[in-house]
Amino acid sequence: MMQQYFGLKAECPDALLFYRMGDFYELFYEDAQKASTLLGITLTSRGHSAGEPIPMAGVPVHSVDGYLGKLVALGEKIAIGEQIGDPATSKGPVERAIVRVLTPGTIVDGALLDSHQEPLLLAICPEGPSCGLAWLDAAGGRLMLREIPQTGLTDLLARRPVAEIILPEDAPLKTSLNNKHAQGLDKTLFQTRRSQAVLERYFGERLDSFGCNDWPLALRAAGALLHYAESQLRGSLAQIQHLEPERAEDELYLDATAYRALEVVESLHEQGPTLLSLLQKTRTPMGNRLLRRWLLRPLRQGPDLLQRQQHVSALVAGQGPEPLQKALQGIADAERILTRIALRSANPRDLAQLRSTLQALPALHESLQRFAQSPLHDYRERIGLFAETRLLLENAIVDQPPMTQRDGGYIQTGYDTELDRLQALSHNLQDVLRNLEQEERQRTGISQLKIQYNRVHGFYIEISRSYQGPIPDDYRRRQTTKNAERYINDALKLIEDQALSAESLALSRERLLFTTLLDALIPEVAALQNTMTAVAELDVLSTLAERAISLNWSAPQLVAENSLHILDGRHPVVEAQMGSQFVPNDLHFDGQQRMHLITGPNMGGKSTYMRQSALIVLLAHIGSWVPAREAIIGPVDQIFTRIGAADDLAGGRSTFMVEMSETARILHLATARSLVILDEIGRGTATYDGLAIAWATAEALLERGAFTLFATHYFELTELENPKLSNLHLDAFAQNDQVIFLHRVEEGPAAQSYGLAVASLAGIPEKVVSTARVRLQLLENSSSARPSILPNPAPAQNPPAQIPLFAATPHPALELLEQMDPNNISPREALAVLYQLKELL
Ligand SMILES: Nc1ncnc2c1ncn2[C@@H]1O[C@H](COP(=O)(O)OP(=O)(O)OP(=O)(O)O)[C@@H](O)[C@H]1O
Repeated sequence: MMQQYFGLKAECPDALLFYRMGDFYELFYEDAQKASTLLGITLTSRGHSAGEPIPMAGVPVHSVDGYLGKLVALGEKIAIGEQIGDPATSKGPVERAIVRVLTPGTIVDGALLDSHQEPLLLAICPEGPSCGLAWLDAAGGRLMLREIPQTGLTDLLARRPVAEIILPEDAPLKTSLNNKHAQGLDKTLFQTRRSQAVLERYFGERLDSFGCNDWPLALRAAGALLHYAESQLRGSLAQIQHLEPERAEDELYLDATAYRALEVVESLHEQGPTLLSLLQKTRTPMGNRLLRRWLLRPLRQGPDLLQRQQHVSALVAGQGPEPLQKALQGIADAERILTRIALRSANPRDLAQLRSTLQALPALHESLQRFAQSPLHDYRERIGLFAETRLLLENAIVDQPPMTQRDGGYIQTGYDTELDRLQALSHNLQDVLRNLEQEERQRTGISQLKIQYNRVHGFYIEISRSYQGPIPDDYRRRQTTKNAERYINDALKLIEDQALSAESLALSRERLLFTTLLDALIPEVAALQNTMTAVAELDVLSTLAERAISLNWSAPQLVAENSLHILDGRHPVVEAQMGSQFVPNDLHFDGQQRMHLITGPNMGGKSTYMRQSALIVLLAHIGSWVPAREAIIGPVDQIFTRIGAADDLAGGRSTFMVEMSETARILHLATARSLVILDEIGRGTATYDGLAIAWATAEALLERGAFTLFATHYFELTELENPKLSNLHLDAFAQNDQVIFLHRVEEGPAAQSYGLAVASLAGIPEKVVSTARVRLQLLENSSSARPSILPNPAPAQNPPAQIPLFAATPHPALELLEQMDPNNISPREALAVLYQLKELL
């Protein structure tokens, strides 16, 4: 047996080998040690080798999925070694083979995947300064291609994390990638000839129709990817029907930093709300995943985006999207079920879910009827009804089939006469046994006698211990229990043999019927997949329509001029939390107006205002309506953000370093069509360095012409003069030592900073705040001595850099001085006042 084990292990040395032993999967040697640590299962031993015990850990077959899921989530590769020979005819150990290898990037099993997860396998084919990329979503049946400069790889990986990466073993990139999921493969797999052969096998003539012939590196990556995935899944990836090239010029680009800062799919705080969580009202798992994909790959202006927007508008009109959403309700995760059907790994419950999905399609068709006048009506053509397939599944599969085929019971009675006959034989068994029981009781006179059956011991005649009389001669003891003896005799043995053979015949008959059923479904997979793609799109479109209505959004106008006008814009996520108290604000950019410098108190709403502008633009580019009274949006190519300070200690970069690299990226990449959001740049270093950097950055962006929102606490910047720049501020006022934030965006620079008031609001001890107040006054008094970095010296009429709220309130020492009258004071009192003044200072 160990020889056989080592043979299998040699086939996949880098995987944990789950070796089937009866009702268990067992792992040996290092695999056992590793699994025991990772899964928290007992490490024991089985047998000896060279006098040493062989370390072993095992898990029961019936609960293997939970363990596999855990290991795959930890990034482990697992090989399943199953018994494939017949134990009855085998000499020595039953023949075993590796039936599949599970890797984090190729999982398709329903039990191992959360419906919202979309693990990706990425193949990279680098050459010169470029690299070709191919991503596989094995469970969803999608293969995406792209070619990019190698320098863009890190950002792309941050934007779209992957579960597994393959690349040629000799690629220097492997080291620089420093990714624990990356593994080098035989470089010849990535050669044009080999990968071309794989692609032709999959797509034949159709290969030319996908529009990626100008991407030789991406095609090479795709060929290697399919080859690798086939070897893991031990079969052809019949679920892959086409290649999806992702053209950079079609998409609105946001880098990973922008996605994080804008909290699009992940919150900066654990469990915090995101744009995705606000939108997540989809009815199907497929729609849910597609919505996420749309958010992560917004489109630039063009026919596809326009069409999405028209669809959403059509759904908002009239009765709204509710009837359609209701019709989507019964639809299961059919996309993934179809993959399992294509790979022949579907289980009976998968087919029942496909059946209920097909049963829901006529109602969906019906609910599209009312859109006869709109382009949405095309979805009626894209969604097939598959009446025959539905009928087949209705006839073949029982209402509530078990998850696995192991114990049978999933094929409907009446579907196959031979199966019915075999099942009748085992079902009639109850009657046969009852009759035999009666006969035996009469024959032996033992009234307590019972005939029963269990899985382990088979059939038996049970006689309770309370019976003390003689046992018939033909009874042979089978088992002793606490309260009874169990026997068998020839008559019962005959029934057992017949029953067991009928049962096992019925089981194999069911298995055969199931396989035939899969055979009949496989040719339908491609058409069904197309239908499910359309269903997922409808789900997202109707969700966007529902959100537009419920959240009172409006349709953005996409225009060709380079401009951006937002009237009464709101931050969708902040508004959802605070409701009607949210103060809407306008934003205007056009040919003339390219940059707004935003000043105002801390907590005034600067970040919120800037983020909402970016989110509105992003939403418009997935086809959604937007949280504004009106929005007119010209072509945008990229959105950049430099918001907040985040250390990258693990990456060895300080707060300031992160801030500067992000700013550098923006300065390299932003164009006149980009939207740039800069929140307090330069803040992380010495005041004048920071101010100088902020100043130069603002000038560079003005020159570039990018639409820029630039929030700053450097009031000096408001003196920057440029016809393309205007100053905005967020308003606040002071009342009884309290700051009241109005959250309203006004023209011109802010007059006051209120920094100390906010510090006090935040709970900085009053003593510290009053020390700060005095220090501030000293600074301001000496501010005339500050070195000017401005090209022209600051004109005298400009306000001082910081006018604190409490500058108006005199210092307590001054108050005391004011109250005392020197003409009316004794020398002794004067001395006391002097001490008091000293104390107050
Ligand atoms: N338009 C608005 N209407 C209502 N409340 C708002 C609005 N904008 C912001 N707020 C509230 O004010 C808080 C602070 O806003 P924000 O973080 O945008 O301020 P800020 O000016 O960027 O502050 P800082 O300079 O300290 O970073 C938000 O958490 C939100 O609760």
